[in-house]
Amino acid sequence: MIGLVETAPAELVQNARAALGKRNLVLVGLMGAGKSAIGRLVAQQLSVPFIDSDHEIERVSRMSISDLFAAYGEEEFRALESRVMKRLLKSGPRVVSTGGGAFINERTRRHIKRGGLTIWLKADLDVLWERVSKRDTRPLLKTENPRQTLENLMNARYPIYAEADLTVQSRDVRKELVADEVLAAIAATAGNQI
Ligand SMILES: Nc1ncnc2c1ncn2[C@@H]1O[C@H](COP(=O)(O)OP(=O)(O)O)[C@@H](O)[C@H]1O
Ligand SMILES: O=C(O)C1=C[C@@H](OP(=O)(O)O)[C@@H](O)[C@H](O)C1
Ligand SMILES: [Mg+2]
Repeated sequence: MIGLVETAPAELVQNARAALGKRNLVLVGLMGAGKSAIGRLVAQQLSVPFIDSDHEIERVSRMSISDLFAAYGEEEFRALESRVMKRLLKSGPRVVSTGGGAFINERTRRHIKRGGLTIWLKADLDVLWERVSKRDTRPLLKTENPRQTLENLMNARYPIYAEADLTVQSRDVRKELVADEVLAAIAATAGNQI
């Protein structure tokens, strides 16, 4: 089956698509949780546009996230992220994967909560560390002890990610399985207020 995109059961996709309606789906969570990877898969399954806010920030600024942090600092990055997020969430349905700090910033969190159904991809430290340690594209982890930094971020941020409408556990299983669980979580909102 190598090279083929695995498709979720048609009924699951239909139910999730109907439950989403015109809303955006916004993925939040810590670095390495799989927001970018799972968001892309979910958008493919739902046949709605996929946008990764970090990619959009890189496109409009013509700079990498690392270069933006280095040149302007985190505060400026957060201001840009907030503006981009507000614009991206103006119309739906879309799947929007955010950068890990977006939902933590109060102003950006307001845009996100207004702009769509939020889902927290939650993962434990070992899973996150295994994934993020393979790449050096994340400026916040350029510290003396990046694993400890990640753990500190977990402690500070998890209570805020918990404000998301839905939570799905991201773990060491096939991405398609986690994507199906996201679809099931969306489908389960049918008829709810969220
Ligand atoms: N089951 C899985 N779910 C999500 N990501 C996974 C999984 N297995 C491996 N990965 C990989 O983990 C890495 C980090 O994921 P990414 O989507 O960039 O996370 P985030 O956007 O939340 O920082 C990617 O290279 C992704 O392909
Ligand atoms: O957690 C954070 O504050 C950040 C997460 C990154 O995105 P990912 O969560 O997609 O890695 C990126 O936006 C930037 O490096 C800051
Ligand atoms: Mg990402």
